Amino acid sequence: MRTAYSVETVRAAERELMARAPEGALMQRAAAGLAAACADVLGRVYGSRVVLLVGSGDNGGDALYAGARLARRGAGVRAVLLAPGRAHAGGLAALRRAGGSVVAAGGAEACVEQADLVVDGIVGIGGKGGLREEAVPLAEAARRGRGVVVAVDLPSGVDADTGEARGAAVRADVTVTFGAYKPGLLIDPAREYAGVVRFVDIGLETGGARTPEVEALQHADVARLLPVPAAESDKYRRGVVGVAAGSARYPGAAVLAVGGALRGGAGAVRYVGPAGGAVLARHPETLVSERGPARAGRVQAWVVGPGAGDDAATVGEVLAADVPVLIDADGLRLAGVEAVRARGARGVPTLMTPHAGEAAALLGVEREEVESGRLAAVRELAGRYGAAVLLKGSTTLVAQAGGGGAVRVNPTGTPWLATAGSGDVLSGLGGSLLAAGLSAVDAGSAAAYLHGLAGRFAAEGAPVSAEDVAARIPEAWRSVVRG
Ligand SMILES: NC(=O)C1=CN([C@@H]2O[C@H](COP(=O)(O)OP(=O)(O)OC[C@H]3O[C@@H](n4cnc5c(N)ncnc54)[C@H](OP(=O)(O)O)[C@@H]3O)[C@@H](O)[C@H]2O)[C@@H](O)CC1
Ligand SMILES: [K+]
Repeated sequence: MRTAYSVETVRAAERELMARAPEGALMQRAAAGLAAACADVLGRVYGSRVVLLVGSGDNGGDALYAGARLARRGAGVRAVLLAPGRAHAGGLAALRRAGGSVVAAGGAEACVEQADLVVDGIVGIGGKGGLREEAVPLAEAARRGRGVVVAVDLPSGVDADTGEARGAAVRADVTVTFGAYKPGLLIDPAREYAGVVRFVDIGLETGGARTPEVEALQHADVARLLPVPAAESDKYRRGVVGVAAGSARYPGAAVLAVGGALRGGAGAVRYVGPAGGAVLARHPETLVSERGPARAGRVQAWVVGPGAGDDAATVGEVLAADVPVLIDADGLRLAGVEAVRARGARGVPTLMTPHAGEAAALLGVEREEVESGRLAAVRELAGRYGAAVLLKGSTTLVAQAGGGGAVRVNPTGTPWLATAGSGDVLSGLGGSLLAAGLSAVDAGSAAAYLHGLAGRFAAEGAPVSAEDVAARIPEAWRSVVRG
């Protein structure tokens, strides 16, 4: 599990460690790790041109000490001080002793553009808001320039805690982060600014009683969650997932949701709805029922909503059932807050799976607001509905019912997954995992992980269809289980 902690938690852990460690030790550990990462990126340090963008805080201090280390190895290092009177004094002295120099911020763009390496030490976890005016031309020069951009701790201008990037921010190729991941390094839009994230251990203790703000499952975590059929399992013991989806107008949504469900580990898939013919033609193993959800026969979980149009009665019937339910697409619009909350009060899990537009409609805000503040939006929805919520996107988030605790972020997504019907496949897959007995958060995050991986396998740099993604789920599953 990869965990990310809020700035407040990182600061608390930092204070604890500082009380025990020798003065300045943490910054030296950070600078050593940063310099090593920069050397890796450069390949050859001797003779390289390095420019440091240095702000007023310790983030700039890290950059200056790392710059001193590179200068001692023969790099030509120049520091651009954005707040000349307030740059880290010890770091600046170390850089000068090592032969580095200082250039004025005004007119430093050309120097930034020509550097082999630009180190962004403008601001770190002490930052508020986007880049300030004086830093913007330098960030732009770094982006235009020929060199690699390495951000110190996080790209300057993004919000460490929320993943928001409301103003201008540095676009890094690599971010070297210290002590703990910050949520902004894992959640879009900020994550996109971070590039490849490298972690440097400085001895910070974040485990124990400290709750991560965000956590990302890795292969081994997902492998532990996936159901394994026992020798005596029959199809009913492995769980039956019901899919109430599709309409005369949108039969395809039903076909795709059933396709996802068939590959999610449930023993059987029961389909109810007007698209039975289309479902059977594509997936003859489906148990198709002519009756509504309440009379279709036993299931261990329901998926409701993909392509459902305005069929509120079916959604109502499914929500009344005392088994886990995954609500997607049209179902989200048709499921009343009270009906969903009542399920929570009865102790039955519900997982809602909106994309940003659907989440915005449910929250009564603009889509952009959800997209720019994804963490807050997913927590808010999970709080309002008392249900687990999976917010789809390039960094899919899963919040537990109520919205508290650590939010899961999915690390396997690919932009190619933003294709018609891909969400229907995900809903079927998630429902199948619910039927197999996973909790709502585990089913949602394992489904997102497998779906993202399947999308990557299917895409390999080219566009994919939702069917392609569904077809590669078994390969994703094998890859996870085999590690
Ligand atoms: N955690 C750890 O264990 C360790 C942490 N370490 C390092 O320390 C970093 C945190 O250092 P920090 O606390 O000095 O804050 P930091 O981010 O440098 O900026 C502070 C100053 O910037 C300013 N400012 C604010 N917003 C701004 C903006 N948008 N654009 C421009 N400037 C802005 C604001 O000053 P103001 O001008 O508002 O008075 C504020 O005082 C951390 O990220 C890591 O790199 C490591 O050394 C090892 C151990
Ligand atoms: K930075």
